[in-house]
Amino acid sequence: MTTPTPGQRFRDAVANAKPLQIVGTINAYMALMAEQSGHQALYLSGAGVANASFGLPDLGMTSMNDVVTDASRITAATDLPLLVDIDTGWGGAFNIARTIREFERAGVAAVHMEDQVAQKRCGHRPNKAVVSIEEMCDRIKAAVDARRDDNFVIMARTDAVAVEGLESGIERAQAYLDAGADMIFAEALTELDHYRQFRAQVSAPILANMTEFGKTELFGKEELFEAGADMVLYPLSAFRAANAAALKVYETLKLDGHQRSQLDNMQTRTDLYKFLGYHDYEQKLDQLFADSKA
Ligand SMILES: C[C@](O)(C(=O)O)[C@H](CC(=O)O)C(=O)O
Ligand SMILES: [Mg+2]
Repeated sequence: MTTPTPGQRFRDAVANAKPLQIVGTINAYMALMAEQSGHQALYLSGAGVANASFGLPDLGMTSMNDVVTDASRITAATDLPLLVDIDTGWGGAFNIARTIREFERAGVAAVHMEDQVAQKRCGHRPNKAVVSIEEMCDRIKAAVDARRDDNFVIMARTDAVAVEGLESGIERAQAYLDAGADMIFAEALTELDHYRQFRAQVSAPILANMTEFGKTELFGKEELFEAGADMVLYPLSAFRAANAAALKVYETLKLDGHQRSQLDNMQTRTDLYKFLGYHDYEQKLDQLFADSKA
């Protein structure tokens, strides 16, 4: 039996979980924690790479190489299928083809590419602009044509609902599927019923983005599944929580001159090591060099 490719594993996870929760992991260590908490699929956020790795806003300032580097660190640390945010694909047809090959080579399972203009914005901010349906379909064709594994997932994200309305978003989703996309990311919907309408008119798996402090209410996974979402994304939830905890530590150190009040909010050394399998590594080292010590 051949081992399933990352893309196949992502497709299987979507088919088996009802719905599949896809959790954001800003780095390899977070991926280990998510995996060992029982999650079945991981996400690398474009905003996350910009914010966490570069201290930049999510405004299309990071490059393909920046994101593929962070993605490959995660795929090296875990076997879970990884969905990666490739923004607008970083250029024209040949750039997009290169993007797909690089992410496939990095062991990524799925990518989502959006229909915003190259000067993109966060999906939940005002003043977004989208390219024409035709231009987005060309992006998708270039991506699909470039993949080596037919199971590598090309997910089309439409930002059009916030710009042109629900009907346009659904029409675009249909066109993107006709152009070869495998799944649809319906961005920044404001009503649960909008997922129902996507579901009724779009015959492919649909992703709902439960990013916090955005345009979409934080619906539960059951109600989203009932409304027709096959995947639920939590792109930056753990990152936001970790940031708030870290800020508290910096402020406390400055104010109190010690961190004792913050210990309860910290992961212990024991827990840190647990997710790393630290002791297994240590034992291996002891075994390897037992002879030289004797
Ligand atoms: C999903 C997203 O594209 C991301 O980069 O994580 C963002 C999330 C966010 O900014 O909250 C988006 O929805 O545009
Ligand atoms: Mg993004």
